[in-house]
This record gives sequence, structure tokens and C-alpha cells, in this order.
Amino acid sequence: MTTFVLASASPARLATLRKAGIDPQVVVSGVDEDQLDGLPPIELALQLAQLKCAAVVARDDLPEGAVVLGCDSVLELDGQALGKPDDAADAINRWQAMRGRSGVLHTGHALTDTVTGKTVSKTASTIVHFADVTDAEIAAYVATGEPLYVAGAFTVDGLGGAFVTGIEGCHHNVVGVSLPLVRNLLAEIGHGWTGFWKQG
Ligand SMILES: Nc1nc2c(ncn2[C@@H]2O[C@H](COP(=O)(O)OP(=O)(O)OP(=O)(O)O)[C@@H](O)[C@H]2O)c(=O)[nH]1
Repeated sequence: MTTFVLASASPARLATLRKAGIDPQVVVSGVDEDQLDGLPPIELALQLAQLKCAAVVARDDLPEGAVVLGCDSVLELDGQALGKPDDAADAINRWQAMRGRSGVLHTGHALTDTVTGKTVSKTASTIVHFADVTDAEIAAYVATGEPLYVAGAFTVDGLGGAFVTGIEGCHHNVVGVSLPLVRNLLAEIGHGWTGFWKQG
């Protein structure tokens, strides 16, 4: 039986996979995400996902047969890759810049089979339209603390949901893991998505 390993500390990624029937073993990669600053957003998300996946694959405490998934999400706005805000002031500035506009949430995905060594990776992108929120709404949202823990300083499925007027593309990709993309990547390395149901 092949074990599905999620190389991520993201509670949202774990919850998304569990709701979709996969209960992964979580092994956090510990990769330093600042090492690739300056890359174009799509490339940054992909390379960080690859680094996270590789760091976990290299460990000697994984189950015998495993597929390891690494992910990284960034929001692209004005050509810049925005991860988690540095602090509350940064989160406020981000929202003042993005309200009433659109950005692209890119999530890099890297998947490796530890037995065959086969590895595939791809970035999925979702356009996100933001409401023209008021300064008071921004202050209230940042005061909840939520924006500080997520790429792009917003969630589509949490308190930020009222401030996202629409998306074009995969919803789960915005949350942190594109389920249809993972299904395709698994097929590329010889695994079926439904084969991982009822694990754990
Ligand atoms: N619930 C939710 N989380 C979001 C959303 N957008 C981004 N995130 C989270 O923001 C975080 C992006 O940071 P990453 O560096 O990709 O991942 P991380 O949480 O630091 O965890 P690692 O994979 O271990 O690095 C992830 O946890 C995403 O799930 C959203 O719309 N909803």
C-alpha cells in the first residue's frame, strides 16, 4: 500500500485533502522559503514546491512506499510574488493595494514516488477578484490575525471570503492544493486518485 505524504504544515492543505478522501501522513519540510526571492511568481511557487518535496523525500524515516506532495502558494500582484505578509502593517498595505483589483494565486505542486523515483511538478493558477473593501474593513480583518498566516494576506474559504468577489480557475488551488491537478500528477507517475481513499 502506497502512503500519501503531505510535505506541508498547512492546515488548509491537510483539511482539503481529508475532505476529498485522502488522509495523508504530514511531514513538514522545514524549507527556508526566502532562499529564492526574486524569481517570477509562477517559477517561485514551482521551485519552492520542488524543494519542499525533495527535502521530505530525502528523509530516512518515510514509510516504505510513498508518494510525497510538496506545495507552495504565492499571490501575483503587479508582477510581484506575495507570500505571507511580514506583519499587520504589511497586511494593511497589501489590502490597500489590491482592493477592487485582481491578482493570480499560483500554487506550485511537486509529487515524487519514493519507490520508482518518478517525479512531476506543475503550477496551477487561479485569478482572484477582490472587493473594494473599506479601510475599516481592512483594519477589522487584519485585527483577526488571519491574513498574517496565509499567502496573499487573504483566504477565499475563511474570514476573507466576503472580500473575494469571484475567482477564475480552481477553488482548492487558492486554498493551497489543486485537487484535480494532484489527480493528474498522480496518474502521470502511475497512481490512481481513488486508490488513496480510505487510507489512514
Ligand atoms: N484556508 C486558506 N489558506 C490559504 C488561502 N490562501 C493561502 N492559504 C494558505 O497560505 C499558506 C501559504 O504558505 P505556504 O508557504 O505555501 O505553506 P505553509 O503554510 O507555510 O506550509 P509549508 O507547505 O510547510 O511551507 C498555506 O498554508 C495555504 O494553505 C486560502 O484562501 N484559504
